[in-house]
Amino acid sequence: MDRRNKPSALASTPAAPPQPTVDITHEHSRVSATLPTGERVEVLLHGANVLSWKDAAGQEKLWLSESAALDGSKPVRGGIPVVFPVFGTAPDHEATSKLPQHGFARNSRWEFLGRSTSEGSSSSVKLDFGLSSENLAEGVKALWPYKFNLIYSVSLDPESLSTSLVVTNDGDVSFDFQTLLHTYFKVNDISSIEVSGLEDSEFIDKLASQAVSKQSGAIAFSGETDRIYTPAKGPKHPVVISDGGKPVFRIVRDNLDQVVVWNPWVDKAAATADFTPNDGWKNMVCVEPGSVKGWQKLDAGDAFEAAQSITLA
Ligand SMILES: O=P(O)(O)OC[C@H]1O[C@@H](O)[C@H](O)[C@@H](O)[C@@H]1O
Repeated sequence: MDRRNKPSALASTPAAPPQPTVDITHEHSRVSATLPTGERVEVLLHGANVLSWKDAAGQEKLWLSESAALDGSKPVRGGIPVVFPVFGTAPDHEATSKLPQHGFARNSRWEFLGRSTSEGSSSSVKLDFGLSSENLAEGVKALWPYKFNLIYSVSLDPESLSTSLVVTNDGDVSFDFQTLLHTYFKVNDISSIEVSGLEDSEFIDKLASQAVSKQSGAIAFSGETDRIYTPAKGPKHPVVISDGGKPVFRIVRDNLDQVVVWNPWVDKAAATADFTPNDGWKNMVCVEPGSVKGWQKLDAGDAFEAAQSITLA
């Protein structure tokens, strides 16, 4: 058949929208994605820890310690560590009692499963990471012998960063877990930071023998702060971080019923080996959506899904 005079199918097809550029740098065990509009996210395979989130102007939104270990030797101090399957330690909860502080997910090497862009849009990207009992280090498996699968997705668009976790029980017995997205926000000056959206919420004060109190007004910082809030308002009611009265981040939660608010202040920061610079506590605040009060029980074959979405205000 003579095709010479046929219009070319390619020539008549409108040009495909430009795809986000995604650089994968295996040498450094990191995955990064840059949108055509300039926003960028970088994730370390160790812990599937988000290390960096920059806006189009190149401004960093997350705090990362200058001495954070990025070689897999310990959990990353900063960015967004993923806490699973225990928050803190749980000496009284037999199944998780042997696990290190904040569990093993932040200290395990995850697999990069790939990226997807939403259909018809070139302005967002989703990076998926996986960790399962199959690829846990033997020593860790022995401490928590359940069959599980985790899929952690990091989604970036020009206005927001979202991270979501799906936990699946792949075994024959149920297990209990806690989880938390331990986000370290970068701020100009902690003394002018306020966290609102948790008014009238009950909180457990980890620095006052777990005393339970109720928050009145916005949270301001004038010393070490380590509290577990159970928000009085629903998950779609944002928790807002304001700097000098100006909102900078809005956080909404999906299926995460607590919010931990943490700043180590002078002494705790000084006592934390990988916390650099020493006065770095002035430039960070952790606002950490999680499910950490009591336990999520996951029956064999069941799945649990949860997420946080952070919008630049
Ligand atoms: O030093 P880690 O294990 O990273 O934990 C940091 C902080 O994480 C917070 O989530 C906890 O509420 C604090 O109690 C803890 O100090």
